[in-house]
Amino acid sequence: MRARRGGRTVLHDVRLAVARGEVCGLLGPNGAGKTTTIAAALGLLAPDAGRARLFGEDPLLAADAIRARIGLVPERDGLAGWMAAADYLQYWAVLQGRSLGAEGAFALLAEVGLDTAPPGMPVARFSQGMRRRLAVARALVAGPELLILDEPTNGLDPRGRRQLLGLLHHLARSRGVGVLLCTHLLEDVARICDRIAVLVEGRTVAEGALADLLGAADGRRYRLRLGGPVPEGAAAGDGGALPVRVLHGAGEEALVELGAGIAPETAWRALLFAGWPIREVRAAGGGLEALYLSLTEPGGRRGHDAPADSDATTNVAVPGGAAS
Ligand SMILES: Nc1ncnc2c1ncn2[C@@H]1O[C@H](COP(=O)(O)OP(=O)(O)OP(=O)(O)O)[C@@H](O)[C@H]1O
Repeated sequence: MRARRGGRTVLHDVRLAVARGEVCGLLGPNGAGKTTTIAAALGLLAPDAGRARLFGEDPLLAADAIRARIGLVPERDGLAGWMAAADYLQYWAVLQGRSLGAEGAFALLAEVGLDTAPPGMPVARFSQGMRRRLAVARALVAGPELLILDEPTNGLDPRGRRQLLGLLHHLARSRGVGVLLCTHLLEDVARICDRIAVLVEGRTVAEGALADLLGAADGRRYRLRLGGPVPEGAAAGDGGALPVRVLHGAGEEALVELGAGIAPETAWRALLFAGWPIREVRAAGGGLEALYLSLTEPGGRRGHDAPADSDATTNVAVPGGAAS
């Protein structure tokens, strides 16, 4: 979909799919359009072109029905600090036009690991980790099919983060709920996401199974430096008839992944034949951080950034006479 905010287009081409039972990470630099994407998915913003589909419906036309099937965990939790957790969940259920009962509230608290907290303790005395779990429990009150979480592990210590991520993964698998995790924390993504979508300046530059996108683990991902722009039609994710999948192409650099069973030399010859002005081929290092940096910094210039742990690259010879 495409959408405008403040008089300018902020979502140009966003593609994102979350299936039941899977955890999908929505990644991208500040201002990339993650929050706007979610607003459009919830029917809070009308796209100018294309459309969002949730559960097969248009959120603009069926906003109430769709929101009833979604549990949202915003970055700022807005919990009622003066209430005990079980009372708060029941109160929240009433606001949603539902009835939860004390038993239902305790069952939810147990599901998110808050059943050991003293029953009458006001939420204001909860730790950050406990608050986040309660916010997840609140999102579960309506029995959602999709959970959307905005930076849920911000401010948590390593153990709290680990526990919350474990909970989200468990909810996806045990309840079959789809989980959309908006985050900047690649470690979190690597730990629990099945799929990722990376947004850059309002465009999805990569979307797919994490394992596929990290194909470099078996030496299949390469960074190409070109003597001109990436040829037309070689859009991200669509290599067409080429022997590679173009993960990212911008300016004079492209990140490609070899097709199954294709030898690198064969791929480079085919690309040269297709008019790609290849100057240099480098084996891209593995790891999510390397992938993220490649996708979000098109020119590959990192200024004075610290090097990514797994971003080692190796020069590879371009086949006979190609690197002119
Ligand atoms: N209400 C608004 N009016 C004008 N511009 C807006 C509005 N909301 C968002 N934008 C702009 O839209 C772009 C995308 O913003 P958005 O908040 O969706 O990004 P984000 O990826 O969620 O960023 P962050 O990671 O910093 O939260 C930004 O350039 C932002 O300045």
